[in-house]
Order: sequence, then structure tokens, then C-alpha cells
Amino acid sequence: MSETEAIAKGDSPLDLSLSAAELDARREHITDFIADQLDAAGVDRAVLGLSGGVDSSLVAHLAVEAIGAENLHGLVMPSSVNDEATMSDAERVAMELGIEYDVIEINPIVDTFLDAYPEAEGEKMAVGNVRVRARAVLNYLVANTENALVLGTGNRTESLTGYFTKYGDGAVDCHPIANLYKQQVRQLARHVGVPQEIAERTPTAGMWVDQTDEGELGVEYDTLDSILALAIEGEVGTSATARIVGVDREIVERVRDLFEQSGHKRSMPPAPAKL
Ligand SMILES: Nc1ncnc2c1ncn2[C@@H]1O[C@H](COP(=O)(O)OP(=O)(O)OC[C@H]2O[C@@H]([n+]3cccc(C(=O)O)c3)[C@H](O)[C@@H]2O)[C@@H](O)[C@H]1O
Ligand SMILES: Nc1ncnc2c1ncn2[C@@H]1O[C@H](COP(=O)(O)OP(=O)(O)OP(=O)(O)O)[C@@H](O)[C@H]1O
Ligand SMILES: [Mg+2]
Repeated sequence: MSETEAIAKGDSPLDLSLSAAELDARREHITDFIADQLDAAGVDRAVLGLSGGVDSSLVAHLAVEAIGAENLHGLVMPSSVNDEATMSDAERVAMELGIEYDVIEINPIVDTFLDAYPEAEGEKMAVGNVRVRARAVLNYLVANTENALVLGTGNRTESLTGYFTKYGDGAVDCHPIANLYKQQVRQLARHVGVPQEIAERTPTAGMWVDQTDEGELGVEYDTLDSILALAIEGEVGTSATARIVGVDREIVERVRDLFEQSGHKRSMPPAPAKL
């Protein structure tokens, strides 16, 4: 995937928004899920990477409701490509929720990988993925040390498009918000009290300077959610989806490609059949 010139926006995206009653039901369903996951694993604590983005801020709020502030450990892990306002919002979330958190700079870790394998220098995606995977290693360092689970922040839109790093931000013990499309993540975030600036911040993976999800995916989130709901999770054909959402057919095809090419990220690594 590379940064595209234009970001496609449908003329008539679907309304996937949730009512207040549905938001309350999701809130309870997800907090119950988090508590159940910890119970089933026989642990009291959870670890979560805090990025100052809406996904992790929402999971932080829901986890505090589920298991109590004293049982959640946040990790804020800046690198040279993250902007300062976003990183200070990550700390703000931790402070407002009253959870324990650490700030761990990952540049030295990433540099060590590049010293070990200088051939990757300048490879934007490969190096960006090292940043993401370095955070996963740190999450598990804390989880192992504190007998905790790592909470994921992946949403339905990211999962269906494969828009995450395999064994990076995808390396977690459970996925509390995986049933929510991105627009529903934003909605639930506002509903549970995530600060407005964070709920509305332009989504970024923070893997390189000025990266944005929508720029890289080439389609804006409400439109992408609609295409996924109709063409991927529903049984609506490509042309009909394009007509309903109000985008060129080529955009729907691109989303189908993202889904099909990312199947390997949504399943366990395959092994040969037993003989
Ligand atoms: N068919 C196949 N069957 C089995 N394995 C397959 C495969 N095709 C590739 N692979 C493996 O997968 C690797 C590529 O996958 P991966 O390493 O994940 O890398 P890749 O998918 O190329 O890049 C990660 C994407 O996720 C985005 N991202 C990452 C992290 C966070 C966020 C965010 O929203 O915050 C977004 C990032 O911007 C980028 O677009 C290949 O190097 C190969 O090892
Ligand atoms: N600098 C960081 N420090 C700590 N954790 C991070 C950092 N960057 C990313 N993460 C972790 O990786 C996850 C995936 O990133 P992603 O960008 O998809 O989510 P987000 O930043 O919470 O929301 P958004 O997608 O709107 O930017 C984050 O939710 C967070 O748990
Ligand atoms: Mg982000």
C-alpha cells in the first residue's frame, strides 16, 4: 500500500451510526468482554499501548470501567515520527483516567534493529513496521512481568482491510473493539467521554511523518465502512455497492482487493495437513 493522491469520498455513504441505546449496549458488552477475558486467563491486570488516537483512548476508557484504573497499565511509546501533541494526549488520557503509565522512547530500539540490518535503512514500510513491532515487544515485556493481558485496539474496518501490522499492533491477547466500524469507534468514544480532540483526530498509524490512514488507504473512513458493510460483509455486488455509496467502481474493487489480500492476517499461520 502506498500513499494515494486522492482520498475517495462517497456521495451517499450508509448511516452506520448507533443509537444511544445501542451505544450503551455496546459499552456493556465490551466491558463485560474485557472482564471475562481476564477472568478466563486467571489474571487481574491488563496492558495497553496509548497513542493519543481514538482507538486506544476508547479501549482505555472501557478497560478502566471493566477492571478498574488500578489494574490497567498504559504504555506511551513515542518515536521520532510521532507528533508531540498526540503523544501528550496519550499521557493526558492516562492521567485523566488515573492509570499507571510509562513513557518509553522507542528510537534506540529501532536504531538497534537498523544497525543489525542496515539494508532496511530508508525502507519506509519495513522500518515503520519495526516501530509498531517494537511496541508489541514492550507490551509483552510488561504483560509477562505483571501477569497481565495485552489489550488490542483493532477495529472492524482495520481488520477487514488488513490495515495493521502482522505481529505488531495485531499481536495482542484480545480485540475488545473489533466489532465496531471506525465511525462507530468515534461515536462510542464520544459517548464514554473520550476528549473531543482525540475522538476527532485524523487517524494515523504513526509509522512515518505525515502518514494518515485515509491517505494511505485512498478512501475516507465513512465511505470505506459503507463499502465493507455492503460488499464484503453483505452480499451486494461491486456495481451496486458503487452506486449505493456513490463512488467509482474502482474504489469498491480496491477495497475487495484489500480484503482478499489480507486474509493471512486474520487467521493462524497455516501448517501442512497431518499425515
Ligand atoms: N498471502 C500471504 N500469506 C501469508 N503471509 C503473507 C502473505 N502475504 C504477505 N504475507 C506476510 O505479511 C507481511 C506483510 O504484512 P505486514 O508485515 O503487516 O506489512 P504490510 O501489510 O505491508 O504493512 C502494514 C500495513 O498496516 C498499516 N498499519 C500498520 C500498523 C498500524 C496501523 C494503524 O492503523 O495504526 C496501520 C500500515 O500503514 C501498512 O499499510 C509480508 O512481509 C509477509 O511476511
Ligand atoms: N506512539 C505510541 N505509543 C503507544 N502505543 C501506540 C503508539 N502508536 C500506536 N500505538 C498502539 O498501536 C495501536 C494501533 O494504532 P492505531 O493508529 O490503529 O490506533 P489509534 O492510534 O489508537 O487510533 P487512530 O487509528 O485513530 O490513530 C494504538 O491503538 C496503540 O495501542
Ligand atoms: Mg493512531
